[in-house]
Amino acid sequence: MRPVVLSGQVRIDGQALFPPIRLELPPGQWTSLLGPSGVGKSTLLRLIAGLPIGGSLAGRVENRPPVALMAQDPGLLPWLTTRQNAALGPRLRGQAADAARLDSILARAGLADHAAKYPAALSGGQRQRVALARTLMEDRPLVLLDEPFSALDARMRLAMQDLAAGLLIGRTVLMVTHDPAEAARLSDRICLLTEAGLTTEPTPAGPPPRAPSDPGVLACQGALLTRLTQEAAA
Ligand SMILES: Nc1ncnc2c1ncn2[C@@H]1O[C@H](COP(=O)(O)OP(=O)(O)OP(=O)(O)O)[C@@H](O)[C@H]1O
Repeated sequence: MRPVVLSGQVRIDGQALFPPIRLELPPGQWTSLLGPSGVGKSTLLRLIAGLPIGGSLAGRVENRPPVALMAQDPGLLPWLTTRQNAALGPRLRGQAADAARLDSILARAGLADHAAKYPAALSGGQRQRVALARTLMEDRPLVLLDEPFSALDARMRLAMQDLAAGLLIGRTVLMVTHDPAEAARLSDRICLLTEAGLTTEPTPAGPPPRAPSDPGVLACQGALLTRLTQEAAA
């Protein structure tokens, strides 16, 4: 498998968001993308997913396989239950969902007791977990996650990170996050996007998911925070 590559420059209202970049997603690896709010991270995700953006890309996306995208907004259909929303992909394709896989993912996402509820009866964190379950049900080679754990409490966040890491082994993953600890725990590769361009940052040793208290994870988290605050001050 060849890496998915996005190269070029994004313009919105005629203004470049950042200098020309080359974002390469090594196959089967988890890449995390950090950077200040509004720099263009979600826009890159949409471009890689092949979706329209508010501006234009002077460049191209190469080697895009079938993709599953979990956007920032859970985007649940209000007239479907948790179980039906999680199985939306197969439903839209006119296929039967793998019931055993669906039950297992819902249980591991802590949603078994909420399977028959509609989105209006769920908390924000529960809705985010339904969106995660729907993405994990898709079983695609390329998985794009936009702040997938942002609405979760600390314990649930770790559990959902472990669930995603386990189910996405062997997939090519790009996760946008504002949480350096999350990036340090989960990533094979960490990229930082700023108005100055794209850089690759050091990653802790050992395979993800790493323990949150792992000294390498803590050091990486600290280094990323320093980089992010330096960039903010620049
Ligand atoms: N549909 C659109 N039309 C016009 N401008 C847009 C559109 N979508 C995004 N933008 C602008 O493009 C820039 C990048 O937005 P984007 O959502 O990619 O940033 P981000 O890095 O993901 O931010 P955050 O971390 O806050 O989610 C922002 O200035 C935003 O206002």
